[in-house]
This record gives sequence, C-alpha cells and structure tokens, in this order.
Amino acid sequence: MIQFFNVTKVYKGDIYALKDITVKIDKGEFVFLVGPSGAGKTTFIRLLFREELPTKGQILVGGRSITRLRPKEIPFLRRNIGVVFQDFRLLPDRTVYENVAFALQVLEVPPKEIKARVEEVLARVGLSGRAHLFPHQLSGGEQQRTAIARAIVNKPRILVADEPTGNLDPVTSREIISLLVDINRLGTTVIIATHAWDIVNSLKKRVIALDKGCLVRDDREGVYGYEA
Ligand SMILES: Nc1ncnc2c1ncn2[C@@H]1O[C@H](COP(=O)(O)OP(=O)(O)OP(=O)(O)O)[C@@H](O)[C@H]1O
Repeated sequence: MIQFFNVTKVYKGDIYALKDITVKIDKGEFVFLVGPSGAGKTTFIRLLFREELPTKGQILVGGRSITRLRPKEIPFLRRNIGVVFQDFRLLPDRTVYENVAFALQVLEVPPKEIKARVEEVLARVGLSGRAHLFPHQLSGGEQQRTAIARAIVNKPRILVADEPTGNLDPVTSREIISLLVDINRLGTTVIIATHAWDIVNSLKKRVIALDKGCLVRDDREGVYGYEA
C-alpha cells in the first residue's frame, strides 16, 4: 500500500534528510518510526502526504505514484491520509465539534451526514461530552483526541502521526497511543513517528529506525533501540 523506492531527500544547503530509503508498508500495518533528532522522521511523513517531493526515487501510495500527481490530484491523495501533529493544530476559535466538522465541510459533505459522522467519531475518541468546548478549554490529551477525530472523520485508509505525544504527560501519552492502536485494529494503516521509547518497547509493533537519513533497522516486533 505504501512503497518507497530508493527515496532521497536533499534540502537546500546540501542537507541529506533521507538517503536511498526503500521500504514497504502493507495495508493495515501499525508502524513506529523512530530515530534521534534530525534522523529524517518528519521528512518521511511529509513526503508521504506530499508536503514535500523527493529529490530522487519513487513513492507509491495505493499503487499510484504520488510524486507524479498533478496539483489538482493532491487533494485526492490527502483524503486517504489523515495527519496528526505534536502541536494539535486545532482552530482556536472553533469548538471541538466545529473543528472536526470543518474537515467534512471542505469536502462538501451534506450537513445532515456531517452531524452523524462527527457525533460518531467524537464518541469513538471519547469526547462526546466535550463537543461544545473550545481548544483552550481542553486538556492536552483532549486536544489531541480532537485532532485525531478530525484526522479520521473522513475514514482515511492511512493515519500518520508526527510525535503525537510530544506535548503530553506519560499517562496521557499512553492513552493516545492506545487510541491509535484501536483505530489500527479497525483496519486503518497507522504510522507514528515518536521519541516515546517506553511506549514503543511495550507494544512490540513494527519499528522502522532511521539515523542520519538512513534506514538502519526494520523489525517486525521491534524495540526503540536506545534511550532518547
Ligand atoms: N525545510 C528544511 N530545510 C532544510 N533542512 C531541513 C528542512 N526540514 C528538515 N531539514 C533537515 O533535515 C534533517 C532531517 O530532519 P527531520 O525533521 O526530518 O528529522 P526528525 O527525525 O523528524 O527530527 P526530530 O525528531 O527532531 O523531529 C535535519 O538535518 C533537518 O535539519
């Protein structure tokens, strides 16, 4: 479902963020992407939803080359990929409900359907009673749950998260990762870039390790490998 073929990304200033990465992630997998700061994790994720283009190599998502998409085809790729960030990126002047609904409004989903789908997804992330609150009235964990609800409300086939627990305490971090595991159990491919070594070590999921832009490890039931 996701394939990187000899992908290299060089940023301005001759910075090799990724070097010759070849990797395949199947439909329905749960993958941790680990590695020290600057290893290339964020770059990997940005390439995946075509926020950046590779300097060399090819990336396929669902059998299609995403490096060759025309600009007007990019929204179709992004409909299949939900993205969650460390800093939540919620709209501060909209409620939980409105933040999630907005993702469907831009796709011109009919209002009646929006209401049903937002209510369903908020129940799924455990926020039914918090729908009317604004982001500043929520805990960090609740803000991240809102961001996850927004990312999955359109039922994407892939969910990527870039350090989703980076701003959260250890207990809340575990809850958020559990939620992502639940989402994966229902069939969504989940890819998480993280420094949370204790969580990675306890879950025994696939671990892809990057270091200085190189893929240095790919283990089926992996561990973090070193302390952050
Ligand atoms: N837009 C950019 N322009 C120039 N260099 C960049 C850019 N984005 C990332 N880099 C560089 O590419 C390398 C990989 O960065 P990346 O953010 O992908 O690493 P990371 O593993 O996500 O790090 P962290 O764990 O600190 O978030 C680093 O050397 C970084 O400084």
